[in-house]
Amino acid sequence: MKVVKAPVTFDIHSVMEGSDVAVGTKRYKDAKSFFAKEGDLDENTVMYDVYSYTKGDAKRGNLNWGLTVLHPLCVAGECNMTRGHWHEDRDCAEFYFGVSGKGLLMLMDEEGNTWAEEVSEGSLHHIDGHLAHRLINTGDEDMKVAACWGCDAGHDYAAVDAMPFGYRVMKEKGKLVFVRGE
Ligand SMILES: O=P(O)(O)OC[C@H]1O[C@](O)(CO)[C@@H](O)[C@@H]1O
Repeated sequence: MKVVKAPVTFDIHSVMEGSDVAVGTKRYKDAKSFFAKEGDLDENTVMYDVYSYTKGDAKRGNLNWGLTVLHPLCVAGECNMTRGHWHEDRDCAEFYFGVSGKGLLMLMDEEGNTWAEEVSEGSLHHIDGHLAHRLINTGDEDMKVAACWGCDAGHDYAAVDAMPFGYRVMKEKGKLVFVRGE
């Protein structure tokens, strides 16, 4: 039997590596529109990186594996977060797995009801396809979250623009404050 090395590695103390791994970087200039207020970060500050690994076409049955690394930053007091989205195909669910750091997985149903699950090392989260989802780093170190989702799920950002998440997560004097509304 032939035994070969795995094409991709994921050292939980580092990131995913391998020739098939793609990386997308979100900088402050591309992220500021989804925070409540403008902050004083340099436009090129890296807010988060998304590593992803997939095989085959974006068709039903194929899977993506991803790793999001959200840096411990605040924008005018608001904790750093991903843009957040529904899946274009609401029948596609997703798993998140807390790797390190701590934060929240904010979830919103199609009526706008918003709540959150605590994310920390070892936490496993099933995200129903009918829920919008956003990661928020509430800690003082990088928050790393692995994810697995269908290649054909797609990202629906327009629906979140039309109906934003019901809360914002702020840090005031080191304490978390949940602010209702946009
Ligand atoms: O595009 P957004 O909403 O910033 O989200 C990035 C997120 O998308 C995913 O790639 C897939 O849902 C996650 O791994 C990651 O946290």
